[in-house]
Amino acid sequence: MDQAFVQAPEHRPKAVIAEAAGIPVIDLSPLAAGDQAGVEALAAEVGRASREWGFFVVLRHGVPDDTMARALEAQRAFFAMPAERKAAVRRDAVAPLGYYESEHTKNVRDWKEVFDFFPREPPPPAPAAVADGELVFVNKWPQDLPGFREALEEYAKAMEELALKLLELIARSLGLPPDRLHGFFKDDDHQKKTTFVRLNHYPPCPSPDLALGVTRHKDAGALTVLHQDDVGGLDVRRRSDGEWVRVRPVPGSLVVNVGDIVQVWSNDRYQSAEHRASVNSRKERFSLPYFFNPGSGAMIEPLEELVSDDSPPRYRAYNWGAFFRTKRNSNFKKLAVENLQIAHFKKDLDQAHLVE
Ligand SMILES: O=C(O)CCC(=O)C(=O)O
Ligand SMILES: [Fe+2]
Repeated sequence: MDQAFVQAPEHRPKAVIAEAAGIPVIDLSPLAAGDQAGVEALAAEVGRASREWGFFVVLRHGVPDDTMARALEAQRAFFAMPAERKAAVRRDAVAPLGYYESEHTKNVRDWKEVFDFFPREPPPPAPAAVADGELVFVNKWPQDLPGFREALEEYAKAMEELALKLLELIARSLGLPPDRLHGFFKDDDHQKKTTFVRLNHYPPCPSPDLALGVTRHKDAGALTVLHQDDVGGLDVRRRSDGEWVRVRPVPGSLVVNVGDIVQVWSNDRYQSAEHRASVNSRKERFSLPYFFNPGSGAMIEPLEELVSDDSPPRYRAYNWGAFFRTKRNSNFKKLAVENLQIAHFKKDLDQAHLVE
C-alpha cells in the first residue's frame, strides 16, 4: 500500500472497535403525526443527543423507500464504472465538484473515492472571478449513466426536507422559535448555496489497520444526514471518555450529526463530534452524506439569544463562504499547514475580557 495512506501510529484504528452502545436512536414519526407534545418531546431528545454525543440515529424519517433505493442503486452504478469513465467527471483545482479518488484529510490520503454535487447549482461565476482564482461550483454529471442525475436530485430533495425539520428540532431544543435558523438556509439566491451531497465508496483495503477511509475530522457545516450500508465502519469519538466507538448500521436508519456551525451557534452547548470511516479488507462499503450548509454570505457566531454577560460568546464571527472555500481548497491542495478549524475563531475569554 502507498505510504500516502498510512496514518500516524496514534491515529490508526484499533483491531477491535466497540459498538457505540447508547448512541441515541430517535424515532421521528411524531413529526409526521404533527402533535405538538410529541414534537416537543422529540426536540428534547434531539437536544440531549446533540449535547451528549453530537451524533444520533434516526428512524421513520419520512424519506420514501423508493427514493432511497434509487439513490443507492445510482451510487453503486457510478462507482462500478471503469476508471476512465469516472475520470471524465473528475474534479480539478478550480472546479471542485464531481469525481475524486485522491482526497486528503489532514494531509493523509483517504482510502476512498467520492462523487460530489450541489443539489442547487449556482450559476457560473463571472470570468473576472474565475481569473481571480474563485472556485467554480458546477456539477459534472456523467453523460452515459441513465437516471443517475434524476435519482440523486430526487434524493437531495428528500434530504433537504428532512434537514429543515431537523433544524427546527434543534432550534426548539435551544428554546428558540422553530424557524429561527431558516434564514441562513432559505435563501433563494442560488449563487449562495453551499449544501452538497457526497457519494462515498470505500473499496476493500489490504491494510485496514494502517489506513482510514476518511481520516478523523469534524464536519464544518450545520448538519450532516448520512446513509450508510450494512457493512459498518463509521466511528465516532465518544464524548464521555474520548474512545472511538462504531455506529452500528441499523436497517432503514439515517445517521445525523451536528457540525461545527451548530456548535458555534449554540455557544458550545452542542458538540460537533470527531468521526472517521474505518475500512476493511474483505468488503467494500458505501455511504451517502448530505451536508446541509448555510448560504455563503452567512456570518456564523453564537446566537444572540444564547449569550449573556454570564455566558459570553465563545467564538468570533466568521464568514461561512470564505471558510468553506478555504477548507475545500486545502483538502485538495494537501497544504502542509493545519486545516482551517473553528478553533481558530475561538475566543480566549480571559483576554477578550481585557481587550474588548
Ligand atoms: O462514511 C462514513 O460513514 C463517514 C463519512 C464522513 O464522515 C464524511 O464523508 O464526512
Ligand atoms: Fe464527516
